[in-house]
Amino acid sequence: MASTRFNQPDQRKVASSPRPKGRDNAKDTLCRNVLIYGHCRYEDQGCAFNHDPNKTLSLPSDMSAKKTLSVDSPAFTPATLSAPGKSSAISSQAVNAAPFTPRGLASGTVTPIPQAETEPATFNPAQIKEFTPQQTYDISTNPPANGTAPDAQMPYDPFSMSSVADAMPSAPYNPYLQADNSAMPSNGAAYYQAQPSFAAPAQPLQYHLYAPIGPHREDLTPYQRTVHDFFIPNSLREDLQRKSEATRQVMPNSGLPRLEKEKYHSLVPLDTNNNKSAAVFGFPSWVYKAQKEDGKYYVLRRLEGFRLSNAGAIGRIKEWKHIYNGGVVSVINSFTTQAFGDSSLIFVYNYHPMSKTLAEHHFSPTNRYGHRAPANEQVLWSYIVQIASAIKAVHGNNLAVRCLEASKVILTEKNRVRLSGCAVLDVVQFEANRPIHELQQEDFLHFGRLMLSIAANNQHISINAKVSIEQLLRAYTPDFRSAIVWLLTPAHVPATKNINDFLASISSHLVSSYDASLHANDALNTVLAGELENGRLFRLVTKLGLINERPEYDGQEKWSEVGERYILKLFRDFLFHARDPVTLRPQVDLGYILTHLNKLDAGSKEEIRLISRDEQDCIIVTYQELKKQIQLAFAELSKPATVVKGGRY
Ligand SMILES: Nc1ncnc2c1ncn2[C@@H]1O[C@H](COP(=O)(O)OP(=O)(O)OP(=O)(O)O)[C@@H](O)[C@H]1O
Repeated sequence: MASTRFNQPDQRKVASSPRPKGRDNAKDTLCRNVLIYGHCRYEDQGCAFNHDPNKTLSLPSDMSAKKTLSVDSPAFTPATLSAPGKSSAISSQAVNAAPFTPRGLASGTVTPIPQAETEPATFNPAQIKEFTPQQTYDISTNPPANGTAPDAQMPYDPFSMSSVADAMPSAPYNPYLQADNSAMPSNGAAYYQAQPSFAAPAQPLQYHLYAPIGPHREDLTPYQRTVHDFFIPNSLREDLQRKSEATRQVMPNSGLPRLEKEKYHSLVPLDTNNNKSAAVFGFPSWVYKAQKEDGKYYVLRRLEGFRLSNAGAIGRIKEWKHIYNGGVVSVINSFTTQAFGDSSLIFVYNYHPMSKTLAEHHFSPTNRYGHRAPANEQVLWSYIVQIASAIKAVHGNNLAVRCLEASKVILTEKNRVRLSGCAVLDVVQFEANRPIHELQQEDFLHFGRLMLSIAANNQHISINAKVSIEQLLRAYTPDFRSAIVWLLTPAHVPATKNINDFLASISSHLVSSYDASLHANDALNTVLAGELENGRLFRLVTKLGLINERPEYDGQEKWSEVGERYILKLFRDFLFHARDPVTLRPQVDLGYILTHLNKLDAGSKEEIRLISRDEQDCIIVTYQELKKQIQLAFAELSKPATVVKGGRY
């Protein structure tokens, strides 16, 4: 079995010793390292200076040359502290020792140690550094004294944290310090100043990991983590897929026209019943999903048999276009058309796939006795908050909703309601020209009746003296009852009711509703973060798929199997064709595949062993090298075609 090792360069360089520059008497000059530290680490590595202090220094006889710096050492008694007139214990020869200039350092960057000319040197060991050749720093033997890293360019390997952790600066990277260098810790100042650009993070972000972002359930033990944790929850996925399917649904033989002038086509009816009542708008209405030529989907509400007598009526749409609220289905446009074989008025709205009206949701029988359980009060509060917010937006624009009916409020997601059918009555009843404040006061009444009908589980509820609201709502809290009573009680003219007063009175429910929506947002963000990782791995698998098993490329018969691409073929087998070592069954563990793909995407320096199918080749390679090969092979595939004789490559 042939074993190959990819990219195993030994990064370490052999430590070199300082060389005296142009000094013939180097051998007679005591090495400054010996003088300061008592020994020189480069003595056996070619340091040309003298390492025997007895040769040059008149040291006391009991002082060993190997003895390290101590307070008793006369060599290290600061001269400034010595009594005037007393001579230094260090010989003048030692003071004149040649200064060490590290090889390779630019002269401008080194502070030269001043040579003593006439006066005895003021010797301060703290000012003099031991000579250290560049790029030979050994972290194990030379721990950084001031918390600085020896080599700021040292690559960071997220998969070998233990070995690299030691090499990281003792002051950890703090992203909050990026903007403000003045906040840097003083002990690490030298290290940070040495960085070419502090704007760049000190270490690569670990993009390859599934970061557990978002709210977590603490009651799950580790073994309960499943493959599903990596993907979008089934219920949400199904919901989104159904919506996507509904959006793309077409009805080839529906017989519905194409609105050439307005550029709408592929109409699909959304009405679930054929009994068209004119109760709400005064005209039978139909709802269709349609696609515009811009590729987007809209809803067309058609009022059958409507004749526009006042051209200004459609102009009311303009004001509705300004309403931008989460509780209102946006009004896009309005026009008349003869395309349906009659004179129809069309309103265009945003399309919310798979919606249901509140009437469909709350008043269609569900159990086998034809009954439906009464609505939960929390759900009703959620509706109240959303509809009140929508009304505030509408009233704030000097408009009125006018059609707050259970069949004209749609549920677009769980407990998420929007007012549909806005603007219709403004156009249809344009000539009635009713005062806006009157219509707004009616909105409160319609709102109250809508909530009461859902709470009492009766779509056609009528309020009469015989049955009080208190009785109807006895299953609900006093808070809820008083909110409904407030909405249903007409204001005594000239006093008027105001949506802001209503919102103030339900403030505690606004807060709960807001909190619930924050939680929902957090949950969706968590899902989104997971999908981000999946998208990344999908791109990687796509590249592998494009390279592996490609029969021919660029005139090469087995392009995908020769050269460096051979290891990609072996990696594909390692990833997808692995077998359980005991049972020899195929390894179908998604966790295994995700782990290796993530390491590959991160370009980890961890090594893996790839074995060919015939077991004749065994290659030890890092994920980093594999990643490089994928990038190279993919770049080769993506290069522009070159035209050759008789064909095109
Ligand atoms: N903007 C919209 N996006 C998606 N679907 C919508 C939209 N507006 C209405 N719908 C859907 O269209 C269908 C028909 O709506 P419509 O308002 O006609 O209700 P309806 O129950 O048929 O009322 P009516 O009896 O008054 O016609 C409903 O299922 C509703 O959910």
